[in-house]
Amino acid sequence: MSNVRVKICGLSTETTLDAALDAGADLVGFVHFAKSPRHLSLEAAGRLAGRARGRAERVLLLVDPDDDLLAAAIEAVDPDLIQLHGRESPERVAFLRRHGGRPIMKALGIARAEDLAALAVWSDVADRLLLDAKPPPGAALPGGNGIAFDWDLLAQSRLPEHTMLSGGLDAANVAEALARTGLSAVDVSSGVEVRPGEKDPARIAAFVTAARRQPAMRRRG
Ligand SMILES: O=C(O)c1ccccc1NCC(=O)[C@H](O)[C@H](O)COP(=O)(O)O
Repeated sequence: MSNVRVKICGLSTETTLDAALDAGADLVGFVHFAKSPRHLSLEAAGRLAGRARGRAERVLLLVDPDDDLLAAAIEAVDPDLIQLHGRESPERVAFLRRHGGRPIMKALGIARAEDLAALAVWSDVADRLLLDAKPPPGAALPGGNGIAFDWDLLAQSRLPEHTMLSGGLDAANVAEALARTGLSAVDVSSGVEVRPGEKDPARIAAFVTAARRQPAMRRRG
């Protein structure tokens, strides 16, 4: 049995949430960011999170939340984990973790080897790290753009435990991504969609199967 952990992000319907849960996803993600095609109101995210309770870790994705939004989001959604996908500083991440009382997964944009230099700082303030491609110039979204970064940047680096790989993954490339990075946790959004915001149950199942087809030996994650 493979030990690869899989997160399906940007779920927005009961049907696709159930597809992720039935496929055995370890984490399911709900996006609360108005500019996103995957945006859910806190009420809708709360309904889906309730449906997933006990079956997977429920992740609420926020972008640069203020204190009031964090409090309202935790109250309405009761997530197991908050994913911060904005420009939050390490100090802000530490503050939100302390005040929210929930574990934090901090998303970091990676484009060059230098971007990995600060990982130790981030791992001191966040419970988990998510490595993603930097958004292209002018992109409307800070994540969920379906773009991969150069996985070989990670091959020689020491990565904190609980580091998850994301950015441009799909059923066709996830095996190679896992092998080249040595990580054992992956996150996908665009790669299991038919169009932005519309997840496909068959692609979700295929992604989970492809990620788990890997041998169990992993470096970390
Ligand atoms: O999905 C969004 O619309 C989104 C909006 C704002 C911030 C982050 C967002 N998504 C993050 C993710 O879905 C993933 O964690 C990651 O970026 C991988 O996405 P993809 O390359 O589409 O698989």
